[in-house]
Amino acid sequence: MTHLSNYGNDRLGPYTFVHLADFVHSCTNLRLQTLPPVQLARKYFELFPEQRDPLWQNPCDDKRHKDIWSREKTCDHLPKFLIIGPQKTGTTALCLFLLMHPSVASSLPSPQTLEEVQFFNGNNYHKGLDWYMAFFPTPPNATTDFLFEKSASYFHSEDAPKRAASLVPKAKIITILVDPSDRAYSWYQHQRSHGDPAALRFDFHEVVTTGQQAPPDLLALQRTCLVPGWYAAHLERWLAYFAASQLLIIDGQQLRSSPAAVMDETQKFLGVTPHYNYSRALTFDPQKGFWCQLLDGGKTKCLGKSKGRKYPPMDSEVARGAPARRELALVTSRLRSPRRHYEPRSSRGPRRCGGRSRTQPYLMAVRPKLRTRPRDPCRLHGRPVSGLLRGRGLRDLVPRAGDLLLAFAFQSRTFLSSYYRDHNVELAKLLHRLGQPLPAWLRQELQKAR
Ligand SMILES: Nc1ncnc2c1ncn2[C@@H]1O[C@H](COP(=O)(O)OS(=O)(=O)O)[C@@H](OP(=O)(O)O)[C@H]1O
Repeated sequence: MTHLSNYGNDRLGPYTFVHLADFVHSCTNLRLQTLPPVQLARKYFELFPEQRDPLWQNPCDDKRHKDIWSREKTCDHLPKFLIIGPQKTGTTALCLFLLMHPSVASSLPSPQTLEEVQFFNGNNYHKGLDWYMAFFPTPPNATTDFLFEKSASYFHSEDAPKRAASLVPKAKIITILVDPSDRAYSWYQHQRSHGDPAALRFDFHEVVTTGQQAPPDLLALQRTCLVPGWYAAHLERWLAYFAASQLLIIDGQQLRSSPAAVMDETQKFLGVTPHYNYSRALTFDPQKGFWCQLLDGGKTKCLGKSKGRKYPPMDSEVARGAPARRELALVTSRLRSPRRHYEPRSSRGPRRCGGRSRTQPYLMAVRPKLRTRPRDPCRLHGRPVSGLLRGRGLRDLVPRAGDLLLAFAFQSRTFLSSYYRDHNVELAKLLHRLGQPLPAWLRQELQKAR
């Protein structure tokens, strides 16, 4: 029993096995029993459950395997580097830019897998090596050409690092990091536009803050919004299998604002030649609002609508649904008794937020508008707050109750900053250990943590 592919389709193994069994049967008193293959496999895995998960190795790493392998097969159909994600950090833009390089090619598109092969992280892994290798073209020059594969959910997968290290131990690994709160929000918007019922039913704030008693689809969405953002923990898992020198961490904000500089760094890291001049090949497209490929004739090739989506910023999301209304009512009640919640720091200085911590994010967000104690905190823009909140839907109230809705929305970012605080501190330590600079968003988050 072996978990390696039967590389040479050799029949010697089964032949030897059958004759060994015959020998044992005829020369001893042992009673041998067998079963049909599937039942036999089940029995085997009952006895050795730890072997249930295969771990594919590179056939070319062992001369004995290579020697018996079919001549048509080649290890050139394996990636030299992987873009592992996480999702919504700019991985597709990085692919587009890399593919402009004459010596770089990616896995082939397939109706089976849509955008990504997703081999190392899920059930596709059980389809085996031949299945995976079939996604890669034959490179014109296997020594200098670079094949790669991008599957953005590898980043947070428990299995992917171990599996990837077993098959392509020398591969380089590229990851992109953006503020995990923005990543979570972008993922939420992605799910909404893909019609995920939970993302359509619940607003972002509800998704990220909901407790364990929530319906399973909401919890599942919450997980996919939040868990990939535990950057340090996921990176440590990759670093357990790949050397730090094999890992490139790209600042997603920089990729977005100065892609040519990032591409120069990436080329250097990969060791790909010739050097490609991205400063000339990329241009900012004001309509798209992102950098795109500059084509002959001055036209641009940008990513499709699903990358760089148009949606309201997290701060201005309109509160929806009953829980949102309840929370908004809470803000209103806090505003009605300002003395309990606004304490003057000095007679002239700005007022500090007081009250219970639950109210703090709201009040902090409202504060810029309420720097001096409002004459009548129950009124906004001359209208009673309570009246604004009753009657018409919250959506209609945006222009009038703007302060409150702003306060409400700020709360998601405040919540996420505090949710990711420890993860971000760990990430800063990790980057420090690797001798890498801290991205601007991480510096800001660390300052908030002080
Ligand atoms: N040049 C360029 N063009 C378009 N989009 C760009 C670019 N650079 C970075 N980004 C950001 O990439 C976000 C999508 O990330 P991914 O490609 O990793 O998403 S996915 O996981 O593959 O779905 C996408 O997120 P959204 O803005 O939420 O759509 C963009 O913010």
